[in-house]
Amino acid sequence: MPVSDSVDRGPGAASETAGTEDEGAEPTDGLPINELFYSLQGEGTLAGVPSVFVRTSGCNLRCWFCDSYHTSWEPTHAWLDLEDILAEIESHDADHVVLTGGEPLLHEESVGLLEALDDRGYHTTVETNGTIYRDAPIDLASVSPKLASSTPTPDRDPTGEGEWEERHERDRIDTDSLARLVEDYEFQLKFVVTDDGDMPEILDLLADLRDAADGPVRDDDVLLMPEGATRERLAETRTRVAELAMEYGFRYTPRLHVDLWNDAPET
Ligand SMILES: C[S@@+](CC[C@H](N)C(=O)[O-])C[C@H]1O[C@@H](n2cnc3c(N)ncnc32)[C@H](O)[C@@H]1O
Ligand SMILES: Nc1nc2[nH]cc(C(=O)O)c2c(=O)[nH]1
Ligand code: SF4
Ligand SMILES: [Mg+2]
Repeated sequence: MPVSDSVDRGPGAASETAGTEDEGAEPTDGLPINELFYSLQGEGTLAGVPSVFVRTSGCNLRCWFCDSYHTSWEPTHAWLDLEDILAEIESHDADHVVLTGGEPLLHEESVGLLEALDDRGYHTTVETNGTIYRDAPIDLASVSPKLASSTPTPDRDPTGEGEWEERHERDRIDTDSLARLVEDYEFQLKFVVTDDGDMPEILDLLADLRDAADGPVRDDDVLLMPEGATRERLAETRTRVAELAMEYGFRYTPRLHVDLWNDAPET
Protein backbone atom coordinates (compact mmCIF):
# COMPACT_ATOMS: atom_id res chain seq x y z
CA MET A 1 0.00 0.00 0.00
CA PRO A 2 1.48 3.34 -0.96
CA VAL A 3 0.80 5.30 2.19
CA SER A 4 3.30 8.07 1.88
CA ASP A 5 1.08 10.32 -0.21
CA SER A 6 -2.30 9.20 1.04
CA VAL A 7 -2.21 9.69 4.77
CA ASP A 8 -2.21 12.87 6.80
CA ARG A 9 0.58 13.41 9.22
CA GLY A 10 -0.23 13.06 12.87
CA PRO A 11 -0.06 15.93 15.32
CA GLY A 12 3.57 15.39 16.23
CA ALA A 13 4.56 13.45 13.15
CA ALA A 14 8.25 12.84 12.79
CA SER A 15 9.72 16.11 11.69
CA GLU A 16 12.21 16.81 8.96
CA THR A 17 14.79 16.02 11.59
CA ALA A 18 13.39 12.64 12.61
CA GLY A 19 16.12 10.90 14.48
CA THR A 20 18.18 13.99 15.07
CA GLU A 21 18.93 15.65 18.36
CA ASP A 22 16.07 18.15 18.17
CA GLU A 23 13.48 15.49 17.50
CA GLY A 24 10.19 16.33 19.19
CA ALA A 25 7.86 14.03 21.10
CA GLU A 26 5.71 11.75 18.98
CA PRO A 27 2.06 10.95 19.57
CA THR A 28 1.80 7.56 21.20
CA ASP A 29 -0.80 5.70 19.13
CA GLY A 30 0.78 5.50 15.71
CA LEU A 31 3.93 5.53 13.64
CA PRO A 32 5.42 7.46 10.71
CA ILE A 33 5.03 4.91 7.92
CA ASN A 34 6.87 5.24 4.62
CA GLU A 35 5.44 2.10 3.02
CA LEU A 36 3.59 -1.08 3.97
CA PHE A 37 3.64 -3.99 1.53
CA TYR A 38 3.57 -7.74 1.04
CA SER A 39 6.66 -9.39 -0.43
CA LEU A 40 9.19 -12.17 0.11
CA GLN A 41 11.78 -11.65 2.81
CA GLY A 42 14.75 -10.93 0.57
CA GLU A 43 17.60 -11.07 3.08
CA GLY A 44 18.99 -13.25 5.80
CA THR A 45 18.09 -16.60 7.32
CA LEU A 46 14.39 -16.23 6.48
CA ALA A 47 14.98 -15.30 2.81
CA GLY A 48 12.08 -16.45 0.67
CA VAL A 49 9.42 -16.33 3.40
CA PRO A 50 6.24 -14.41 2.42
CA SER A 51 6.09 -11.44 4.79
CA VAL A 52 4.35 -8.14 5.34
CA PHE A 53 6.83 -5.26 5.54
CA VAL A 54 6.15 -2.19 7.66
CA ARG A 55 8.67 0.54 6.91
CA THR A 56 8.88 3.39 9.40
CA SER A 57 10.31 6.76 8.45
CA GLY A 58 13.22 8.47 10.19
CA CYS A 59 16.75 7.31 10.93
CA ASN A 60 19.51 8.30 13.34
CA LEU A 61 22.19 7.40 10.74
CA ARG A 62 22.76 8.35 7.12
CA CYS A 63 24.50 5.56 5.22
CA TRP A 64 25.59 6.92 1.84
CA PHE A 65 24.26 3.75 0.18
CA CYS A 66 20.89 3.67 1.96
CA ASP A 67 18.38 1.91 -0.29
CA SER A 68 15.49 3.51 1.62
CA TYR A 69 16.32 7.13 0.89
CA HIS A 70 12.86 8.41 1.80
CA THR A 71 13.19 7.14 5.35
CA SER A 72 16.64 8.56 6.03
CA TRP A 73 18.01 11.32 3.79
CA GLU A 74 14.56 12.69 2.91
CA PRO A 75 12.12 11.16 5.40
CA THR A 76 8.44 11.11 4.51
CA HIS A 77 5.85 11.88 7.15
CA ALA A 78 2.76 9.85 6.49
CA TRP A 79 1.26 8.90 9.84
CA LEU A 80 -0.74 5.76 10.48
CA ASP A 81 -2.61 4.83 13.64
CA LEU A 82 -1.76 1.47 15.13
CA GLU A 83 -5.18 0.08 14.34
CA ASP A 84 -4.85 1.04 10.67
CA ILE A 85 -1.39 -0.54 10.49
CA LEU A 86 -2.77 -3.74 12.01
CA ALA A 87 -5.79 -3.80 9.68
CA GLU A 88 -3.51 -3.41 6.65
CA ILE A 89 -1.21 -6.19 7.89
CA GLU A 90 -4.17 -8.48 8.53
CA SER A 91 -5.46 -7.91 5.00
CA HIS A 92 -2.54 -10.00 3.74
CA ASP A 93 -2.31 -13.76 4.15
CA ALA A 94 1.01 -13.92 5.98
CA ASP A 95 2.37 -15.20 9.28
CA HIS A 96 5.54 -13.12 9.19
CA VAL A 97 5.86 -9.38 9.69
CA VAL A 98 9.08 -7.46 9.12
CA LEU A 99 9.36 -4.12 10.91
CA THR A 100 11.99 -2.01 9.20
CA GLY A 101 12.79 1.57 8.30
CA GLY A 102 14.56 3.94 8.54
CA GLU A 103 15.40 2.89 12.04
CA PRO A 104 12.27 1.31 13.55
CA LEU A 105 13.61 1.23 17.11
CA LEU A 106 13.83 5.03 17.17
CA HIS A 107 10.10 5.00 17.76
CA GLU A 108 8.72 4.03 21.14
CA GLU A 109 5.44 2.97 19.51
CA SER A 110 7.27 0.25 17.58
CA VAL A 111 7.06 -1.64 20.89
CA GLY A 112 3.26 -1.23 20.92
CA LEU A 113 3.05 -2.52 17.37
CA LEU A 114 5.27 -5.52 18.14
CA GLU A 115 3.17 -6.34 21.22
CA ALA A 116 -0.04 -6.20 19.19
CA LEU A 117 1.51 -8.45 16.52
CA ASP A 118 2.71 -10.88 19.17
CA ASP A 119 -0.82 -11.00 20.65
CA ARG A 120 -2.12 -11.93 17.20
CA GLY A 121 0.41 -14.74 16.78
CA TYR A 122 2.67 -13.22 14.12
CA HIS A 123 6.36 -14.00 13.80
CA THR A 124 8.16 -10.66 13.97
CA THR A 125 11.51 -9.71 12.48
CA VAL A 126 12.97 -6.30 13.29
CA GLU A 127 15.53 -4.88 10.87
CA THR A 128 17.72 -2.54 12.91
CA ASN A 129 21.08 -0.84 12.72
CA GLY A 130 21.79 -1.99 16.29
CA THR A 131 22.32 1.43 17.87
CA ILE A 132 19.10 1.37 19.93
CA TYR A 133 17.84 -1.28 22.34
CA ARG A 134 14.18 -1.74 23.18
CA ASP A 135 12.43 -4.43 25.20
CA ALA A 136 9.78 -5.90 22.89
CA PRO A 137 8.44 -9.25 21.62
CA ILE A 138 10.91 -9.63 18.76
CA ASP A 139 11.24 -13.13 17.28
CA LEU A 140 14.28 -12.30 15.14
CA ALA A 141 16.49 -9.27 15.67
CA SER A 142 18.06 -8.74 12.26
CA VAL A 143 20.91 -6.47 13.23
CA SER A 144 22.97 -4.69 10.59
CA PRO A 145 25.79 -2.78 12.31
CA LYS A 146 27.16 -0.07 10.11
CA LEU A 147 30.82 -0.22 9.06
CA ALA A 148 33.11 2.71 8.33
CA SER A 149 32.50 2.10 4.63
CA SER A 150 28.90 3.27 5.14
CA THR A 151 29.88 6.76 6.35
CA PRO A 152 28.68 9.64 4.13
CA THR A 153 31.99 11.34 3.47
CA PRO A 154 31.77 14.45 1.24
CA ASP A 155 32.63 12.45 -1.88
CA ARG A 156 29.86 9.91 -1.16
CA ASP A 157 27.12 12.06 0.41
CA PRO A 158 24.07 11.75 -1.89
CA THR A 159 22.68 15.18 -1.01
CA GLY A 160 25.37 17.56 0.16
CA GLU A 161 28.89 17.98 1.40
CA GLY A 162 29.23 15.54 4.21
CA GLU A 163 27.11 17.32 6.86
CA TRP A 164 26.20 13.93 8.34
CA GLU A 165 29.69 12.45 8.30
CA GLU A 166 30.62 13.32 11.88
CA ARG A 167 27.36 12.28 13.51
CA HIS A 168 27.09 9.05 11.49
CA GLU A 169 30.66 8.14 12.40
CA ARG A 170 30.05 8.95 16.09
CA ASP A 171 26.83 6.96 16.43
CA ARG A 172 27.07 4.03 14.04
CA ILE A 173 28.37 1.49 16.61
CA ASP A 174 27.04 1.14 20.14
CA THR A 175 28.54 -2.02 21.61
CA ASP A 176 26.24 -1.98 24.66
CA SER A 177 23.10 -1.88 22.49
CA LEU A 178 24.47 -4.60 20.25
CA ALA A 179 25.29 -6.76 23.29
CA ARG A 180 21.79 -6.37 24.74
CA LEU A 181 20.17 -7.20 21.41
CA VAL A 182 22.19 -10.40 20.96
CA GLU A 183 21.67 -11.40 24.61
CA ASP A 184 17.90 -10.93 24.62
CA TYR A 185 16.79 -12.04 21.16
CA GLU A 186 17.32 -14.63 18.51
CA PHE A 187 19.47 -12.66 16.14
CA GLN A 188 21.49 -12.43 12.97
CA LEU A 189 24.31 -9.98 12.35
CA LYS A 190 24.02 -8.83 8.74
CA PHE A 191 26.96 -6.79 7.50
CA VAL A 192 26.77 -4.82 4.26
CA VAL A 193 30.03 -5.61 2.48
CA THR A 194 31.58 -4.05 -0.59
CA ASP A 195 35.02 -5.63 -0.70
CA ASP A 196 37.92 -7.11 1.32
CA GLY A 197 38.49 -3.77 3.03
CA ASP A 198 35.46 -4.31 5.27
CA MET A 199 36.69 -7.56 6.81
CA PRO A 200 39.18 -6.33 9.47
CA GLU A 201 36.50 -4.07 10.96
CA ILE A 202 33.98 -6.94 11.04
CA LEU A 203 36.50 -9.13 12.90
CA ASP A 204 37.29 -6.35 15.41
CA LEU A 205 33.61 -5.65 15.98
CA LEU A 206 32.90 -9.33 16.59
CA ALA A 207 35.77 -9.55 19.09
CA ASP A 208 34.41 -6.52 20.99
CA LEU A 209 30.87 -7.89 20.92
CA ARG A 210 31.96 -11.33 22.13
CA ASP A 211 33.74 -9.63 25.06
CA ALA A 212 30.71 -7.49 25.90
CA ALA A 213 27.85 -9.98 25.46
CA ASP A 214 26.91 -12.65 27.98
CA GLY A 215 25.68 -15.14 25.37
CA PRO A 216 27.50 -16.63 22.38
CA VAL A 217 27.95 -14.95 19.01
CA ARG A 218 28.71 -17.76 16.58
CA ASP A 219 30.25 -17.40 13.14
CA ASP A 220 26.99 -18.95 11.97
CA ASP A 221 25.12 -15.89 13.27
CA VAL A 222 27.16 -13.64 10.97
CA LEU A 223 25.95 -12.92 7.45
CA LEU A 224 27.76 -11.03 4.73
CA MET A 225 25.40 -9.19 2.38
CA PRO A 226 26.68 -7.58 -0.81
CA GLU A 227 26.20 -3.82 -1.06
CA GLY A 228 23.89 -2.92 -3.90
CA ALA A 229 20.48 -1.35 -4.26
CA THR A 230 20.26 -2.33 -7.94
CA ARG A 231 20.92 -5.48 -9.97
CA GLU A 232 23.74 -3.68 -11.75
CA ARG A 233 25.52 -2.76 -8.52
CA LEU A 234 24.97 -6.22 -6.98
CA ALA A 235 26.55 -7.78 -10.03
CA GLU A 236 29.72 -5.87 -9.13
CA THR A 237 29.86 -6.86 -5.46
CA ARG A 238 28.23 -10.24 -4.88
CA THR A 239 30.82 -12.69 -6.19
CA ARG A 240 33.62 -11.23 -4.10
CA VAL A 241 31.36 -11.08 -1.03
CA ALA A 242 30.37 -14.74 -1.53
CA GLU A 243 34.07 -15.68 -1.72
CA LEU A 244 34.75 -13.72 1.48
CA ALA A 245 31.98 -15.62 3.28
CA MET A 246 33.63 -18.91 2.30
CA GLU A 247 37.09 -17.64 3.22
CA TYR A 248 36.06 -16.46 6.69
CA GLY A 249 33.43 -19.10 7.50
CA PHE A 250 30.53 -16.67 7.72
CA ARG A 251 27.21 -16.97 5.90
CA TYR A 252 26.38 -15.21 2.67
CA THR A 253 22.97 -13.72 2.14
CA PRO A 254 21.59 -12.74 -1.24
CA ARG A 255 19.26 -9.80 -1.79
CA LEU A 256 16.47 -11.79 -3.42
CA HIS A 257 14.14 -8.82 -3.83
CA VAL A 258 16.77 -6.96 -5.85
CA ASP A 259 17.29 -10.01 -8.08
CA LEU A 260 13.52 -10.29 -8.56
CA TRP A 261 12.34 -6.69 -8.71
CA ASN A 262 15.47 -4.54 -8.88
CA ASP A 263 14.93 -1.29 -6.95
CA ALA A 264 11.16 -1.01 -7.36
CA PRO A 265 9.37 0.50 -4.35
CA GLU A 266 7.21 -1.77 -2.17
CA THR A 267 9.23 -4.89 -2.92
C1 LIG B 1 17.09 0.26 4.93
S1 LIG B 1 17.72 -0.67 6.29
C2 LIG B 1 16.52 -0.35 7.56
C3 LIG B 1 16.84 -0.99 8.88
C4 LIG B 1 18.00 -0.38 9.66
N1 LIG B 1 18.05 1.04 9.55
C5 LIG B 1 19.31 -0.99 9.20
O1 LIG B 1 20.10 -0.32 8.53
O2 LIG B 1 19.51 -2.17 9.52
C6 LIG B 1 17.30 -2.38 5.85
C7 LIG B 1 18.46 -3.26 5.44
O3 LIG B 1 18.96 -2.83 4.18
C8 LIG B 1 20.37 -2.83 4.22
N2 LIG B 1 20.83 -1.93 3.17
C9 LIG B 1 20.53 -0.62 2.99
N3 LIG B 1 21.09 -0.14 1.88
C10 LIG B 1 21.76 -1.17 1.32
C11 LIG B 1 22.54 -1.31 0.14
N4 LIG B 1 22.78 -0.29 -0.70
N5 LIG B 1 23.06 -2.54 -0.13
C12 LIG B 1 22.86 -3.59 0.71
N6 LIG B 1 22.13 -3.51 1.83
C13 LIG B 1 21.60 -2.32 2.12
C14 LIG B 1 20.67 -2.43 5.65
O4 LIG B 1 21.99 -2.73 6.05
C15 LIG B 1 19.65 -3.23 6.41
O5 LIG B 1 20.11 -4.55 6.62
N1 LIG C 1 11.82 -8.04 0.01
C1 LIG C 1 12.48 -7.33 0.90
N2 LIG C 1 13.16 -7.96 1.88
C2 LIG C 1 13.77 -7.18 2.82
N3 LIG C 1 14.44 -7.58 3.93
C3 LIG C 1 14.82 -6.51 4.63
C4 LIG C 1 14.38 -5.37 3.96
C5 LIG C 1 14.52 -4.02 4.53
O1 LIG C 1 14.48 -3.03 3.81
O2 LIG C 1 14.68 -3.94 5.75
C6 LIG C 1 13.74 -5.78 2.81
C7 LIG C 1 13.06 -5.14 1.72
O3 LIG C 1 13.05 -3.92 1.54
N4 LIG C 1 12.45 -5.95 0.82
S1 SF4 D 1 20.87 2.82 9.16
FE1 SF4 D 1 19.47 1.75 7.76
S2 SF4 D 1 17.83 3.21 7.24
FE2 SF4 D 1 19.46 4.36 8.30
S3 SF4 D 1 20.63 5.23 6.62
FE3 SF4 D 1 21.63 3.27 7.15
S4 SF4 D 1 20.66 1.69 5.85
FE4 SF4 D 1 19.39 3.55 5.75
MG1 LIG E 1 15.15 -2.99 1.80
